[in-house]
Amino acid sequence: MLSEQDRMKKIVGEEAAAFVKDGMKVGLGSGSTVYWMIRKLGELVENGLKIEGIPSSTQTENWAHEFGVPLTDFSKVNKLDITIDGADEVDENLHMIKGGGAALFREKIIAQAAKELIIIVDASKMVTNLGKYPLPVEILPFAWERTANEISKLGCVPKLRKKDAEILISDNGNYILDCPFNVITDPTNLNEEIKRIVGVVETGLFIGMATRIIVGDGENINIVE
Ligand SMILES: O=C[C@H](O)[C@H](O)[C@H](O)COP(=O)(O)O
Repeated sequence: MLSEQDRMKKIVGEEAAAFVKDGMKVGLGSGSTVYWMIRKLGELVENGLKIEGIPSSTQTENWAHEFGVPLTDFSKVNKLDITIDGADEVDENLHMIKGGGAALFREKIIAQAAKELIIIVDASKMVTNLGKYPLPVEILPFAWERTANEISKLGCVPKLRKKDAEILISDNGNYILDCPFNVITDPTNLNEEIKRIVGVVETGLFIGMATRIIVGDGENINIVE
């Protein structure tokens, strides 16, 4: 029996899979909502849909193998037709915070490579201002304390992400800082300021990238464009 939130994730995940058409190259995002989308794509592939995906995390790669979604990579493909991904927060301008699952760097690459970026969320993630969710920032392990200190000057106390008491290492061999800004009034500027700091690999702010948000809200699905 699925919880109400998981039921919503399943509904929006399956809805998004319907945007994937024969012959498409598909960016596969990461996270528990994307899981349902990949599962559905697996069913569609079994019924004859011909697609190739590029995964944004080892977890997603494993799910693609599990559900039979064929994969490719950027040595063979330069442009993606569509990328489908989850998010941690989405504001009214469709700017987003992502990276709750530490996959933000590869997610940003498949987002930028895609003609269309569809985001699947439940209604609780739609916000007026970004920032309640601590902003994930991927940084190099070298001098991470200094990098964290530089980010703190922008108005937060960064926390090094850990998993089971060990420092979490991203799929790219880097660290993740969770940066609680509380309210981000100018996400475009904040993104640029953080990216100027040497040691920062990428931020979880996705500015002006999403083209369509599929929002699950109770019995309804709303599409925001
Ligand atoms: O790094 C992880 C990603 O940005 C996820 O897409 C995001 O955290 C949303 O994940 P979920 O669907 O599990 O809430």
